[in-house]
This record gives sequence, C-alpha cells and structure tokens, in this order.
Amino acid sequence: MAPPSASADDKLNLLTQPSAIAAPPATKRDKPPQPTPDHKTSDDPVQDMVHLAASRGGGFASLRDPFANADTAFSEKKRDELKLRGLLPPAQQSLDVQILRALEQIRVKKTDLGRYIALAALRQSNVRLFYALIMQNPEETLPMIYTPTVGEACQKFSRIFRQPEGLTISLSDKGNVASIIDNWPVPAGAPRIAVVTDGSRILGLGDQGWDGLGISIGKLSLYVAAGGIHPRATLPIVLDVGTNNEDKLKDPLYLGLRQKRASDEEVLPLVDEMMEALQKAYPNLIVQFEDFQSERAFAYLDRYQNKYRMFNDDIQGTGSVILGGFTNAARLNSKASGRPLSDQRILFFGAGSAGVGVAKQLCAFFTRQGLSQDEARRRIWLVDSKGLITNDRGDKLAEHKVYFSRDDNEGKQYKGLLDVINYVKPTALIGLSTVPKTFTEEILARMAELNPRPIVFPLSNPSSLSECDFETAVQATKGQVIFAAGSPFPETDYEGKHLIPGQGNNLYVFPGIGLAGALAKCGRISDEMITESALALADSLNDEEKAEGRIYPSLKRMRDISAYVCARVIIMANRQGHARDGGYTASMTDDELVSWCRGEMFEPSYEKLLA
Ligand SMILES: NC(=O)C1=CN([C@@H]2O[C@H](COP(=O)(O)OP(=O)(O)OC[C@H]3O[C@@H](n4cnc5c(N)ncnc54)[C@H](OP(=O)(O)O)[C@@H]3O)[C@@H](O)[C@H]2O)C=CC1
Ligand SMILES: CC(=O)C(=O)O
Ligand SMILES: [Mg+2]
Repeated sequence: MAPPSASADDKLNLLTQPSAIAAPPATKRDKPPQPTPDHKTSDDPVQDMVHLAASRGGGFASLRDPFANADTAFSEKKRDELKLRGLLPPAQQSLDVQILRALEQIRVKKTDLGRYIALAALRQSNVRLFYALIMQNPEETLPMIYTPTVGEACQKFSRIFRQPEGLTISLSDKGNVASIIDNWPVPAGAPRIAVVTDGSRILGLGDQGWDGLGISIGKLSLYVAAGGIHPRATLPIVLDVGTNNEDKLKDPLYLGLRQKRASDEEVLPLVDEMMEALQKAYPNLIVQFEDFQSERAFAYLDRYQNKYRMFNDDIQGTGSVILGGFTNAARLNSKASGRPLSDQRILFFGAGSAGVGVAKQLCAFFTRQGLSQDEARRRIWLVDSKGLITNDRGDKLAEHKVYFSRDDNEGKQYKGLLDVINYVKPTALIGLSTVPKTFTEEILARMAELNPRPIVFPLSNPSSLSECDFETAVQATKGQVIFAAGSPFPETDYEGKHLIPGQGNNLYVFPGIGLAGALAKCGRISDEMITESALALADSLNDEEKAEGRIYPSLKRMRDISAYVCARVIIMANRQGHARDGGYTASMTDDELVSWCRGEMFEPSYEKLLA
C-alpha cells in the first residue's frame, strides 16, 4: 500500500524492521461480508431528510438548523418545496461562492478571538459551509479554530459562550451520569468519538475549569475536518469538578462550578461512572482523554486503557506525532553528520505527560534500529523544573519520571539548560515545558555547534508559550535547524533559501487513530496501534514535501494523511485481534482499505440537501 500521493518506492528505508504494511497482505475473500449500517460515519441521507421533513412546515426552520441549512444554495425547486421563497435573497449561489463570502466576513475581524467567534457562529448555523471552508483553507483557518487561538478561547470561554455545543458532567451529577448522557440529542448515528477534558491543563495555559470545554470542541472539529467523522457523531465533554483558577472563581461570568477543584479521591468515582455510562450508551464509542493535568492523565490511561476503547491524546497522540516527525528529522540529521541513526541523543526540556509520552514513544525509534529497550531508554535525557532528572538528585521523583532517570551522572547535577546541553551533547532538543523563549539564541547556536543539522522541536502550545519561534531558530543556527513547533509559525527565507517550519502537533494522528477505532469497531486502542500511526505518518511524506525539506506533510493533504494513518492502524488492530467488525476490514487488500477509509469520510457538500 503506497502512502497517499507517494510513489510506490517512496517508503523510508530507515525503518529497519518491516512496517505493518510490509506484512503479509490480508487475504482477499471471494465475497466480503457487508458492513452493518453503523459502520458508516459519513453523511446519512435519511437523517438529512428527517431534518428537512421536520422543517417543511416551518420553512424558516431549515435555515436555522445547521444540518439542514444550505442558505443561498437552495434551488428554486427546494425553495418552493420548503416554503423558503421570500426568506432568501433571489441569488442562488454555490457552496464555493458562499465560502468566498464567509472568508471575507472572517478576514475582516480584527482579532484572533473575533475570527474564532465568527467561525463558531458559522458552525452553529451551517455545518457544511463551516467544514467546507476549513477543508479548503486549512493553513489559514486551522490556527483560528485550533492552536493557538483555541487557547485564548478557552481562557475566555464563559465570556464568549452563546449556545451549548458539548456535554457538561459535573460533580453534582454523581450517581446520575447515565441520565445526563441520555440528554444528549442523538440522531440515528450515535456518537462515535468523544473528547473529554477536566480542564485542568489546557494547552500550556493551566487550569481553565469548565472553560476547557473549548478544547473538546476544537479537537472534534479536527476529527471532522481532518478525519471525516460525521459532525453528528462527535461528542465534546467537560468534566467539571471545580477549578483552582482564582480569576475564574472571581469572574461573575464564569459558567462552571464555583468551587475549588475536588480531590482526586472525590473525582475518581465520577470518572469511573462516566466511562461506564458512555460504554453502555454507545458501545462503539472511542473516548479521547485531553488536557488532563499530567499525573491524572497517566493515572486514567493506566486505569482505562485495557478496559475501554480510549486513548490519551497528550501522552499517546503526541508521542506518535513526534515519533513520526523525528523519524524523518533523524534521517536528515544523521545524513549531515554521518553518525548512525542509533546514535541519536535526545534531550527533553519538560517531563510532564507530553514529555514522558513522547520519550516513551521515541524508544520505539531506537528499538527499530536494533537497540534493546534498555539501550533505547539510555538515548534519552529528561530535564524538569529542577534540572536534569537523575537518581541521586535528592528529591522524590514523580512516578512517570522514574523510568528515564539517569544513573550515569557520576554524582554531578546539572540545572541550567546550557549546562545540560554541554554535558549531554544532544542531537535533538525537544521542548514540552510550557516555558516560553527558553531556547535562546545562545542555546540554539550551541546546538548548531554540536550538530551540522540540529533537531529543535519547541512543542509547547500555544505559540506564546513556544520555547522559541522559527525565525529565531533559523537565524541562530544559520539556516541549518530541523524544526517543528506545536503551533504554526510563518515560513521564512535564509540566504535565498525558502524554509518551511514543521508543525509537530498531534492533529496529524489523533483523527486517524479515532477513525480507525470507529470504523473497525476496535475493542481497544493498543500501544502497537499508536506506534503504527507514527510510522504511517513518517511514511506519508511525498517527494515534493521531501524536496522542500519538510518532516511533516502539508496540512492541505490532511484527509489523505488521516485515511492512510487510519488504514495502517486498522491493519495493526486486525493483526492483534482488536478489530470487531466481523472480518470486514480484514477482508480488504491494503490499498482497498485506504480507499475505503477515505470513502467513509463525511463530505461537507449540499448534494443531499438539494436533491
Ligand atoms: N505539540 C503537541 O502536539 C503537544 C504539545 N503539548 C504541550 O506540551 C506542554 C506541556 O504539557 P504537559 O506535559 O502536559 O505539561 P506539564 O505541566 O505536566 O509538564 C511541564 C513540564 O515542564 C517542566 N518545567 C516547567 N518549568 C520548567 C523550567 N523552568 N525548566 C525546565 N522544566 C520546566 C515541568 O517540571 P516539573 O515536573 O518539575 O513541574 C514539567 O516536567 C504544554 O504547553 C502543551 O500544550 C502537549 C501535548 C501535545
Ligand atoms: C496539542 C495538544 O494536545 C496540547 O497542546 O495539549
Ligand atoms: Mg492536548
């Protein structure tokens, strides 16, 4: 199976072990079993007709239903049929023309938050137009609905709130969570993907309480735009268990519980109840945990990953996307230095859920080069707020840091980042610290002295918290940096060469992972399925992107990338026995599977509304 838009021989030889795709192809059956109706995550004409029929009496109602609304695209015939004549201006315009108008209305807004609010209003009034606009203009619009703007939106979510777009499960609902879930207005296609946060660590912006709901909505918008999940099949959830954010508690407009964050002991039964109730209500639902404070993130992943169909985006999604990008970056770094790939030395600045999640996933990079698990672990150094993490530093380490704690520091402790760099001599510097501008010109220049092509990934979000920006990294390394940041940065030129920054953000993988879980009805999202998503992402660079020096593919191809990631995750799920679709996906060849995943995606067109 060739990666999307890539030539057949485009696979990275770097992967010394055969990837899942190189495994024996699934045997093709004479007659594959037919999918059951709930295989579909794509548009549902029957459901659309229900909406249309419901609105026939009222006419105007169809213009107020985001799923039934085609606005000025309604044909003469439909305008008569739905009693819309006179309610719309005479001009009949296509979706493409509507996109031009919507773009103009968004561009005229003066602030990022203004553009976020305008886009949210569009989503709430015309779902198809919203997603068509995003999909046609991803590079311009994703920063408006996702990082960096979603961070500011979460900080002010109670203030910009207009209408509910997600489910709130709060402490006061304990014992009644099933009935709360029952209140979610589910049409024929039940939710397939839920994103749940407790708002305790939204991007790098700390505790946002109930306002964290904005991140669940933002991630699910990407599930639709990049992963093709039907918008009606998405379920944004916030677990409101209080907040320690004093500003919010004092703000009269704050919409969450006005109390301090409840203790973990008090919250755990509520999370258990939620997982149980979700599973009962929607047996095929995939639950993505998002932006939980690190220790809770690890604890819930440990507690639920072998019991429910869930994964943690910050630990596993980030681990995957960085393994994918690092795989490509290491090739460029090693080619320039001549050192073997297995000789990469990776320094993490930040050892929270994201740092440790990525570090664990990167072990897979080294084991694929033939190193043992223990040798792989030793290629990784972690720095937290107290300096290099070592066994004899004298403080009690949080459990998630212990595995990578060093015992080879010969009693010396290293605190400042430059000291650590001089000691470790890393080939790669990865920032997941939430501390902005910590990769100074001096640090970056030192990385360039140590490496002809240093790998620098300032991954903290949003942009204002990034450890450095692209322009600084390019200048300080004289154009040699191999760069990816968590949030988007502008392209730049250096000595006549055009340079494009990578965006090392889990948005490249979580839509494909979730879609795979939904389409193949996976019983579990295993670690191997996550690793496979990373390898698929690494393989998905096409020749043009390689020539441009990219380590991540263009976001213009986000749906093709998600379909490819999805297919490879499904192949792994089938191999491990996690798919529960009665052999349907296993009956396809690899290429058929990619096409099928792509074909199952929701397309935001008016075709069925105008038929
Ligand atoms: N690009 C992407 O796709 C993703 C990016 N992220 C981003 O990663 C960042 C971190 O997330 P997460 O791991 O959950 O957050 P945490 O707050 O759990 O972790 C932050 C880590 O940075 C360390 N740190 C804080 N200050 C300093 C300092 N001055 N010097 C050195 N280390 C420091 C902390 O140390 P200590 O442990 O001692 O407190 C901690 O280990 C966020 O900005 C988030 O947006 C997260 C997921 C995905
Ligand atoms: C991208 C993401 O998941 C985060 O910054 O938390
Ligand atoms: Mg996150």
